[in-house]
Formats: sequence, structure tokens, C-alpha cells
Amino acid sequence: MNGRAVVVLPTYNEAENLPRMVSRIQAVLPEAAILVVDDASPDGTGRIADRYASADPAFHVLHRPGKGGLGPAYIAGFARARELGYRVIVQSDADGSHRPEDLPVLLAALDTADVAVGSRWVPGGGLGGHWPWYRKRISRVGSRYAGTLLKLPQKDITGGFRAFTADALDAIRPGLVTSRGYCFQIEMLDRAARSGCRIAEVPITFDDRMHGVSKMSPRIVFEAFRRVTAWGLARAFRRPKPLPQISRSEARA
Ligand SMILES: Nc1nc2c(ncn2[C@@H]2O[C@H](COP(=O)(O)OP(=O)(O)O[C@H]3O[C@H](CO)[C@@H](O)[C@H](O)[C@@H]3O)[C@@H](O)[C@H]2O)c(=O)[nH]1
Repeated sequence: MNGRAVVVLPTYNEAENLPRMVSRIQAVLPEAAILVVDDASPDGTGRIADRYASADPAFHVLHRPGKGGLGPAYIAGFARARELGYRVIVQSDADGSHRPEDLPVLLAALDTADVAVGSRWVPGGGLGGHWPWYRKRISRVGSRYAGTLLKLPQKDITGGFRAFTADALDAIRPGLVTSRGYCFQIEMLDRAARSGCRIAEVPITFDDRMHGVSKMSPRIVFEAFRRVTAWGLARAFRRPKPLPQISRSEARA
């Protein structure tokens, strides 16, 4: 891994989780920056983040006016991370379900890849918590369905714990991703593959969130199903438009 890394944490009502998450990240990666993207959380998560930022120049906060979905929060966060000049950009849930302790292995994969995908479904990966059976089933079946239709060889297509080089993110152009919910993860991976990024899958453990509740809803699942099916059908009849290919810069800050 080359260059300065930033961990982008989207938050909506994570006041109880954020402080613990920050100390866990700083314990494993003291040199990494953190960027919180908060959607005006009613529980005051944004104010907690502001307090960290006022004490630490490597802690950034992006405030958005209201709950706009995970995808748009990441798109805004990635854009800010690039404006700030970070060369390695990590995305992670802010609730402890992605273990900060898995960050070093995720980042190490960028020595030979452009995108590192944290995967629950490769040997060594898995679920650490108590997922209800239907959630496990949705996740596994969803990954297989999307992988088959979009011809993506990765096993975990919907996971949200990933690291990108700046060059990869520039090639993927997240600003053009239109999915709002968890389908965002699928669309990002698809664009990474179509941009010629080298993608590594790294085993991770997905834990139960520390506090609070998931924002997953049937609408979010339906968005993913509808979109992936439409993309798959469209590609059965015509090839998708080629995306600009990644250009890897030699000099990394
Ligand atoms: N800023 C912002 N953050 C949000 C929003 N919705 C959710 N988040 C934040 O995004 C993270 C994940 O949200 P959860 O609602 O806890 O996600 P999940 O159901 O556990 O889903 C996770 O696993 C899925 C795969 O199984 C992933 O697809 C998904 O991205 C996420 O990682 C948390 O930090 C949460 O606060 C939003 O509208 N705005």
C-alpha cells in the first residue's frame, strides 16, 4: 500500500458506535485519516464527529442535509477524499460490523491490486455475529445472483468493506453510480471490473453492529434486485458500453 489512507465512514444515527469505531481504527492504523459523512443524524452523530475534527487535522466531517442513502453518502465522501488528496480510500460501515482489525489485510492487498474487496464468502471469511437466517440467505443469494448476471467472479458482491487506490476510484468514477442503497456496492464493483481494475478478494469477518439497528429495508433489497436483473437482461442482448480504463500513476504521494 502506497500513500496516505483515509477511512470513509457513512453515518446515520451512530452516536453510540462512532467513538468506539474511531478508537478501534486509530489503534490498528494510527497513521490513517478518517472522514465521517453524516446525514444530519437526529442522535447527534455529526456533533460528535465535529468534536473529533476540531482536535485532529486528520479527522474530517462532511455534513449532508438529510438522510439521502448509503450510495450518495459514499459518492460525496469519495469525492471529498480525493479533493483532500488521499491516495488510498477505504469504505467501511461505522457500526463495528466491519472490523477495523481487518483493515491491515485489506490495505496490504493493494500492493498488488487496485481494489480490495472484503469478503465474507471466501475461505477464512464469515459472519461473527447472530444474523437471522433470512438476512444470510438474502446476502448469499444476492451475491450469487448479481455475480452470475453481471459475470463478476467475486464471491461477495454486496459487501461494503473495500479499499481503493486513488487511480482505481478515478477510473470507476463513483459520481456516475446511480444506485442509492446497497445496490451501490454492486454497481461500484461492476464499474471497477469494467474499468480494468485488478480486484482482490480478502477474507473478513462481518460482525453484528455494536449498537442500534440496520437501515436495510425491503425497498433497498428490491432496488438491487430490479437493477441487477435489468442490467443482466440488457447485457444478454447487447454489450455494455466500455468504460475508460484505469491508468496507474507511478508516483504516489
Ligand atoms: N450518511 C448515511 N449513512 C448511512 C445511510 N444509511 C446507512 N448509513 C450508514 O451506513 C452504514 C451501514 O448501514 P446499515 O444499515 O447498518 O447496513 P447493513 O444493513 O448492516 O448493511 C451492510 O451490509 C450490506 C451487505 O450485507 C452492505 O451491502 C451494506 O453496504 C452494509 O455494509 C452505517 O454506518 C450506517 O450508519 C444514509 O442514508 N446516510
